[in-house]
Order: sequence, then structure tokens, then C-alpha cells
Amino acid sequence: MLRFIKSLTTSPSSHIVRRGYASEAVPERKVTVLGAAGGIGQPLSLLMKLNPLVSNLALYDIANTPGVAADVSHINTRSEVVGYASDAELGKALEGADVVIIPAGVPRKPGMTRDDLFNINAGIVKGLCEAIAKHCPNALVNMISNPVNSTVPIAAEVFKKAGTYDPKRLFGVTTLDVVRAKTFYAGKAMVPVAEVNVPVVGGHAGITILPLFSQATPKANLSDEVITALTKRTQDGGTEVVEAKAGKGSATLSMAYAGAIFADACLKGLNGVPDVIECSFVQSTVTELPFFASRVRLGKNGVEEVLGLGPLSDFEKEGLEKLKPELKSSIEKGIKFATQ
Ligand SMILES: NC(=O)C1=CN([C@@H]2O[C@H](COP(=O)(O)OP(=O)(O)OC[C@H]3O[C@@H](n4cnc5c(N)ncnc54)[C@H](O)[C@@H]3O)[C@@H](O)[C@H]2O)C=CC1
Ligand SMILES: O=C([O-])CC(=O)C(=O)O
Repeated sequence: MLRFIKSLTTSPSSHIVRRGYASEAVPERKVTVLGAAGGIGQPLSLLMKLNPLVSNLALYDIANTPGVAADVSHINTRSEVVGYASDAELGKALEGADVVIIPAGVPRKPGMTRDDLFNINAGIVKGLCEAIAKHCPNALVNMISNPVNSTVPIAAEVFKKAGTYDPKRLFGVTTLDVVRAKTFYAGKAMVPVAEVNVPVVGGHAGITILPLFSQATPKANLSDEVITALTKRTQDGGTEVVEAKAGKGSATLSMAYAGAIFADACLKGLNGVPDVIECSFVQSTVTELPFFASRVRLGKNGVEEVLGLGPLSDFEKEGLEKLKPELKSSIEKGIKFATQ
């Protein structure tokens, strides 16, 4: 175990850390990143180190952890950083975690679909989730590893088998789809990007990603052609980056940003901040599919409420029906893998 302790002003009796950045007491929260030394893992670890809601940051990877943990640990923010470098240390990395973020696994190369990652990543995710069930069954799990449409159902089955499954605590991270939809919409609608809100529902692969531009705010009068193009660009956003990186992986920096936003929302929910809402791929009754991404209200136990789709345009209704067979088959593939 690689331990890097930052000096903190802690109250020994109450597990409360008081710092200059907030007037109120901020509870201690441990965040564990699995795959912390990867393309996403490194910048995500940096961003979590910058988050004042985190008191303990556990960085786990099967390769290159010591350098990343040493590097991140020198940043003069609240959290204590500990690196865990081997399978034998995974349990310690997870013990006491409030939020576990999983960007462990291989990324796409040009010409591949996210589903092409299934054979390698399904096994990685299954192993990590077995360890989560054993060492921190109450943690909120933020699944980034692709194909998210299958890895989330795999995680659910692993937790069910271990008797620890709580649908309120399992999240597929689809925040990057929202981040992209906001950016692309702002560019076309000529509105300040920081003010934009766009729900993105469905799943996290190709046509299963369904941005609801009819609900985008601030409102703008965009033509059907522009909406179609914006929808396609959001759906193909991952592929756009994979092609631009030309064999050197997929989105890492924008994903780290998106992952940090989602983890921050989970921490705020845990801390009792009201009205924390993000889109996420969760167990759902919004459609007939058992898992579906939609807006979710986060609270002290994870998912507080899965919000409905709201009114859809005809184009979005059509997109919703089109995505269901693919999403259904990816979910079933994950369940089959985990239950066999
Ligand atoms: N949900 C989303 O929106 C997005 C998901 N992704 C996915 O995130 C995953 C990671 O992508 P990158 O960081 O670019 O890949 P990367 O290859 O740069 O990093 C992956 C890291 O995982 C580690 N790893 C592998 N097996 C592990 C295990 N059993 N335990 C712990 N660590 C392990 C590797 O050593 C490596 O450091 C990919 O599956 C990618 O498709 C990528 C972008 C967006
Ligand atoms: O496209 C990929 O393979 C990575 C990913 O999920 C994304 O960037 O949305």
C-alpha cells in the first residue's frame, strides 16, 4: 500500500473535517477510483483530488499506480490520497468507500463498437464488482467501463448473487452524452453553454443515446435538419473522438470531466443537498426495459427518484422505439454473461 498523508485539521471524535472552503462541517467521504492510472483514471483522480467533498481518495490500478498516487498526493487540497497497486490491495482500496468509480478496462480503436469491448471488459467489471460486494457493499457504484449498456447489468447480477444488490446504488455514467449534447446545442442555438440543459436518455452506445433537444433550455428555434444533425453528432460523439485519436484510445479528458461531475452529484446527494439531478443509466420502470438512462434525483441513499421522460417530439418518440431492441439485447447479453 502506498500511503500519502496530507495534513488535515480534523476533529478526532466526530469524523468531521473542517476546512477553510466551507463554513459548515463537511462529512468525511471516501472515493475509490478503479483503473486510476488509465487515460480516464488519471485526470479523473486529479479532479476528485480537487473536490472538497472528498476526504479520502483511494487510487487503484493493476499498473502504474505508485506514480499517479504520488503525483496526485502532492496537491494541497483536503483529501488524503492512498495508492493501491495490486489485486492483493483491492480490498483495502474499497474498504469504507462511499463512492466507487470504475473506469477500468480497454478503450475502443477506430472501427470498433463499444460492444466489441465486451469480451475483455465484462470479465474485468465482474471481478471488480465481486470485490465491491465483499468490501463496500453500501457504496454508490459509478460504472464508466464500456459497454455501459452491458456492464451495468453485469454489476447488478454480481451484486444480486452476493446478496448485496440495491438498485439505488448502481449507476451507469452517461454524463458525457449530456456534456456533449449541451456543447453541441449551445453552438447551434447560439446560447451561453453554461446555461444549457439537455436531458439525454436511453443508453450509452450509438442510437441508444437519445438526446431530448425538444426539452433543451434555453429554448431556441432550430430546424428539424439541425435537430437531426445534433442528435447524430451526440450519438456519434464517442466515435468522433476515437477516430481523431487514430488508435490511441477514446475520450479521456472530457470523460474525466463528466465522471467528476457525476461523482460530485453522488456526493452531494449523500450529503443531503436537495434537488441534485443528473442523467444516469439505472434500473428503471420508465420503459419496459429493466435498465434505462433518464434524469435521476440523487439523495442520501443514492437514487431517490427516477424521473420520467417528459413530453417527446415525434422524432424523439421514433428514436425511442428504434433504440429499444439494441438496448434490450445489450442488457440481456450482460445478464447472460454474469449469470452463466
Ligand atoms: N461511460 C463513458 O461515457 C465512457 C466510457 N469509456 C470507457 O472507459 C474505459 C477506460 O477507458 P480509458 O481510461 O481510456 O482506458 P485506458 O486503457 O487508458 O485505462 C484503463 C485502465 O484500467 C486499468 N485496468 C485494467 N484492468 C483492471 C483491473 N482489473 N483492475 C483495475 N484496473 C484495471 C488499466 O491498467 C488502465 O490503467 C473503457 O472501457 C472506455 O470504453 C470511455 C469514455 C467514455
Ligand atoms: O466511444 C467510446 O468508445 C468511449 C465512450 O463511451 C464515449 O466517448 O462516449
